[in-house]
Parts: sequence; structure tokens; C-alpha cells
Amino acid sequence: MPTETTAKIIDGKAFSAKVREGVAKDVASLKEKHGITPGLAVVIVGEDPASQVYVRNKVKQTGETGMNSFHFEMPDTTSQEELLAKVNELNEDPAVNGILVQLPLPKQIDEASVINAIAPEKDVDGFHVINSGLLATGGDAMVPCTPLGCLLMLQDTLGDMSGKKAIVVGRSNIVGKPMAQLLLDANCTVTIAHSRTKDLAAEVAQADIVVAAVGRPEMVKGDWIKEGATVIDVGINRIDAPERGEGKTRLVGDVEFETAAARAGAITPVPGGVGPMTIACLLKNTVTATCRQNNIDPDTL
Ligand SMILES: Nc1nc2c(c(=O)[nH]1)N[C@@H](CN(C=O)c1ccc(C(=O)N[C@@H](CCC(=O)O)C(=O)O)cc1)CN2
Ligand SMILES: [Mg+2]
Repeated sequence: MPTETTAKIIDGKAFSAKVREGVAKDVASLKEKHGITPGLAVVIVGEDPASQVYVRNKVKQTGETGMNSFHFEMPDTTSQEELLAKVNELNEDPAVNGILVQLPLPKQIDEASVINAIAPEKDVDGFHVINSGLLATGGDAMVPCTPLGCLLMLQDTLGDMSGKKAIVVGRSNIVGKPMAQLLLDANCTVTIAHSRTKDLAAEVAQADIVVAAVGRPEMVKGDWIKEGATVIDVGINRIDAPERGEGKTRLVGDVEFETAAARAGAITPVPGGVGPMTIACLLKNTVTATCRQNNIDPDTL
């Protein structure tokens, strides 16, 4: 029997457009009041088709907000030394306020070495160990874009989150751990679940807020969700869809959407949920980085 969607669908596409509008206003103000045009450099190594799409969108949206965009394409045979040399060149370039190296990188390159070579104040992905450390200790970190996008959607949906029970399913350095930290900073009581969690269904069933970031299609079942909970689905998984014709595929999240939407108070769809917010938050972080580098209070823009 088909289930009825009762949850509010959190529209990441519309919300990200609002965030980008705010960024464009701040960029215009940085130009007018301070004579500064923020610059974002995006580096892609190799020809992974999904990465190419994401980078194209980043470059396009950077330009649309009035920022300078610098786009570097390097072949998939690039050595670690060559990539580090590019990062160093961008670290030294005063026209570049933000640097992003698209992940994943080809196997001959150590991702951590490259990320940690980016000047922390230009690390608009927020992946540098200095930024992870600042986030963990309450400092002025650059916050990773995907968790920041999730937080903005949660704040917009729920307002004050103090005292709410939150579960983050997944413990990656770029989503799960920083997400848990942001929820803790918002005064939630936070559980981090992972592949060794004993009774995931029981843990999820207690949560007012569920953030799923495991990268496994529909792993979080709809009937685990507490009535009225807010569900943020970070997963973007392409699966076979023979019902759409031979060789066809479709995108699904880490949460079983239809059954979850029948129980949740609010839920993000896939596609059109967290994904578009990731790029909007990258642009927002570039403005934040530019302000910090120039001792400008962003609230005065
Ligand atoms: N250096 C980085 N590398 C990667 C990051 C990152 O934040 N920094 N995140 C991902 C990829 N990513 C951005 O880079 C990204 C992924 C997905 C989307 C998105 O909007 N997805 C759409 C669906 C797209 C589709 O049809 O396939 C959606 O969810 O609606 C935006 C950005 C890994 N690498
Ligand atoms: Mg403002």
C-alpha cells in the first residue's frame, strides 16, 4: 500500500538560492564599502564525470554571485608534488581568498597531505586539521560545507534546537564528525552511530533529529523514525532502476524516503536537499574567509 507523505519537504534547492542571494549581497557590499572582490580557486584533478559536474556548478555559481572564479584542471597523471606546487602558488596569491581541491583525488595522491597544505585561512572546505581543531574547541573555524548546509536547514526548520536528541549516522571527518560538533554547539544531546552500533533502529527511534551520512542506499528505514522527527539525508546514491527501463538508474538517499516521510515532521529529499546547500555554503565560506583575511565583521556588510 502506498504511504502518505505527511512531512514538510525541506526544499534545499529553494533554500540554497536564498543563501546565494545573501552571498551576492555581501559580495556587492565588500566591493562597494571595501573595494574587495572575493576570489575562489577550484582545482580538479582527473576526469571523474560527477566531480566535473560539481566543479562546473561551483565555478558558475561563484561567477553569478559576483566573485572572481579561478578554475584549474589538472590531468589524472598529476603527481602529488605538482598538485602541492599548485596549492602553494594559490596560497601565495592575494587575489585568491578561498581554495578548494575537489575530492576524490587520483590514487597516487595523498588527500590529507594536499588538504593540509592549503593555508587554513583559505580552506573554504574546512577540511584542514587546524579548522577541525578550531571547530572541536569552539574557535573561529572554517566549517565544512555539507554539515554547515545541514545546520542552516535545521535552524530554518526548527529554530532553537536546545535539548533535542540528535543522531548522526556516519562518522566521516568531512560530514559525520563536524555535523555532530555543530549539533552539540546547538545544545543538542548527540549520538554518533556507525557500522559497529549495536541496535541502530533503537538509537534512531529516540532521535528528534536524524542526520544520515553513511553513503549506503536507503540504509535508514522509515519505520525507525520517531513521529514528528526532522530528517536530513546527506546520502546521494545512484542505484539501478529497471522499472524505468533497461539500464536506467535513479538517485536515492541514505534514508528510505517514502516510509520516513510518512512519519517525519520534516525531511530533505534526494536530489534537491542537502546537495545544493553544499555549494551555496562553499560560496558563503568564501565570503567568511575574505572578511576574516581583511579584518571585516561580516555583520557590517
Ligand atoms: N573538495 C570537496 N570535494 C567534495 C565535496 C566537497 O564539499 N568538497 N563534496 C562532494 C561533492 N559535492 C561537492 O563538491 C557535491 C555533491 C552533490 C551535490 C548536489 O547538488 N547533488 C544533487 C544531485 C546531483 C546528481 O544529480 O547527481 C542533489 O543532491 O540534488 C553538490 C555538491 C564530494 N567531493
Ligand atoms: Mg549580511
